[in-house]
Amino acid sequence: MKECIKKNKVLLVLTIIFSTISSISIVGLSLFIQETIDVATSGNMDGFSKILIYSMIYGISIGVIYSIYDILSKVFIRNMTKMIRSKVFRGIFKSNYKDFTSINTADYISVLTNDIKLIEENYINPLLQILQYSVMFIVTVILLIYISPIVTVGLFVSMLLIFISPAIFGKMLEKKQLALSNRLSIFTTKIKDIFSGYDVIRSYGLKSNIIEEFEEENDILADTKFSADKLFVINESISQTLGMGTQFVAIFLSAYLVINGNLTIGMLIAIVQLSGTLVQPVIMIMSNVPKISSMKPVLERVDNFSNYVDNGLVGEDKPSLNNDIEISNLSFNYDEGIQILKGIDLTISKSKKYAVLGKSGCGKSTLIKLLLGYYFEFGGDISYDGNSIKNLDIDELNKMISIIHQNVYMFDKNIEDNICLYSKFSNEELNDALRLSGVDKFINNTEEKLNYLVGENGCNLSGGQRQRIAIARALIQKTPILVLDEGTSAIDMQTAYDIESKLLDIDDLTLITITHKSSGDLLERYDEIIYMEDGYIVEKGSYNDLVNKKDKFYEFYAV
Ligand SMILES: Nc1ncnc2c1ncn2[C@@H]1O[C@H](COP(=O)(O)OP(=O)(O)OP(=O)(O)O)[C@@H](O)[C@H]1O
Repeated sequence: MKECIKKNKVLLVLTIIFSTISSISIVGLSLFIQETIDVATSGNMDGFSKILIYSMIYGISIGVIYSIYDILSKVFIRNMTKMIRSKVFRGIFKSNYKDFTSINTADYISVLTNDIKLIEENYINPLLQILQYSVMFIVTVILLIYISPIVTVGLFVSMLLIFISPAIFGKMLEKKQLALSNRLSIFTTKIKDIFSGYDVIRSYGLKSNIIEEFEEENDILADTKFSADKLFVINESISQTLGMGTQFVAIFLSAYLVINGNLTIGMLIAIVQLSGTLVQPVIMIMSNVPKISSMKPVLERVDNFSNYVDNGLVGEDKPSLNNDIEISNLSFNYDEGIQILKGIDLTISKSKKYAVLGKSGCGKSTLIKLLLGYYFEFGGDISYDGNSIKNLDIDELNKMISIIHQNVYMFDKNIEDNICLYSKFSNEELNDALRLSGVDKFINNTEEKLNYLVGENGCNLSGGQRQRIAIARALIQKTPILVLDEGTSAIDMQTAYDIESKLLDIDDLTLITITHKSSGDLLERYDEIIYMEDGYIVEKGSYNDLVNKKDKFYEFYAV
């Protein structure tokens, strides 16, 4: 936050300057009022004409200055919110895989939308108002002392009461604001979950349950917001009431001094006017201070996202695969959970083909995630060409490995964009990827071909078509390593067979396939079958060797 303010300091200074001028001008109005009334009561027609013209010029000037201040403050708010949002977003994207996935994505959405709105309403706006009203307060005090020091003292004494309210409500407001921010986050999570599960909701007839659940959450959110608003209103009402009391003191004290002949009628009117520009700033400041301090936890949350520090794998060496990936005595568990991988030893040699098989949950995908550097708290080591993964730049490593998952994410763009992903490729490269992945088989069914819009997360495509696009997306990058994590599971047997077969034909590709359904003649073409059970590699070797051995893999595969 401080950094954002620093970067906008010129704009902030300009905003403060115009805010100061407009505050002084507003307070200065009381002098014109005093002069007009004194001129009127003395019957001075000449003076009246002059003051009329000056007042008009003064009024127009105040209007212009206030508009400039208003625009500058809006530009400041725009720059600040844009910068904070950008810092949060970049911070989120700096996260390592483990940290990123440990937070619900709805929380990210909430911080980028709800929390930024809260900051605008309850931090930046009040801060600007405090600056503006502080100037107004100081100028008013100077003028009041100039007109009547006695009334000034009276006003200050009666104003002391106004400070009671924020002292009482400050902490309570802080708690309410945090509760609101948390509730907004929960609400966003809920809605995101509901919309993501739309298919399940429809097919299981859950609409009424979901509406009920939504209404419950909606009620809680509305009540939490109302509860915070209520406290703000109480705080403001108390301050306003006490402020009115102060203005009464100003009127009666000045009236008393007029009767005694110590003040003119013009001065009385000016004091009444000034008591407004004295009390109003105090009330505004007093009601804004709790708003600002109540934002402390929200600002901390935003700062935590913005200033994310990666405590995972932060090596800087550029990875390579000229020889092999060496996995030695690798063990791993998620958080405090049970051991998922138990002393894995494995060598993956450049350009060779590996098929990983094993019962569901035995740790196949976890092994791949560790190879990709997604998690860092593991036992043993993984090295690429002899360099430990702990020394490697993980972003660079990820660029070296393409992975095709069972569930493919599609951007809401056309097929070509989903394959090329922000890069340019030649027609030849694109056609090769289309052919190898089998995308060419279905794009001709539509008029738009590669321009066909896939819809939100590929909803205009079948599961198999999405997977073929994912395969084309991976192949076009020509990364030296390709991981197929059940990446053809939704494709018909023949097409899946053809794709896997074509991948096995690419000589310089290191291929790791996690599979449940590859046929024997495909498995025969892999250099090594890795069979896992309960976090261990229990058998590895060529398909024929393992089948002939008639042991664990054979039993698993025969079933
Ligand atoms: N992020 C996670 N946090 C906690 N536990 C996890 C996480 N991901 C996976 N697991 C657990 O780790 C174990 C191994 O999961 P993994 O996905 O590696 O299995 P798999 O062999 O690939 O299974 P499948 O063939 O069903 O895809 C499972 O018990 C799973 O519940």
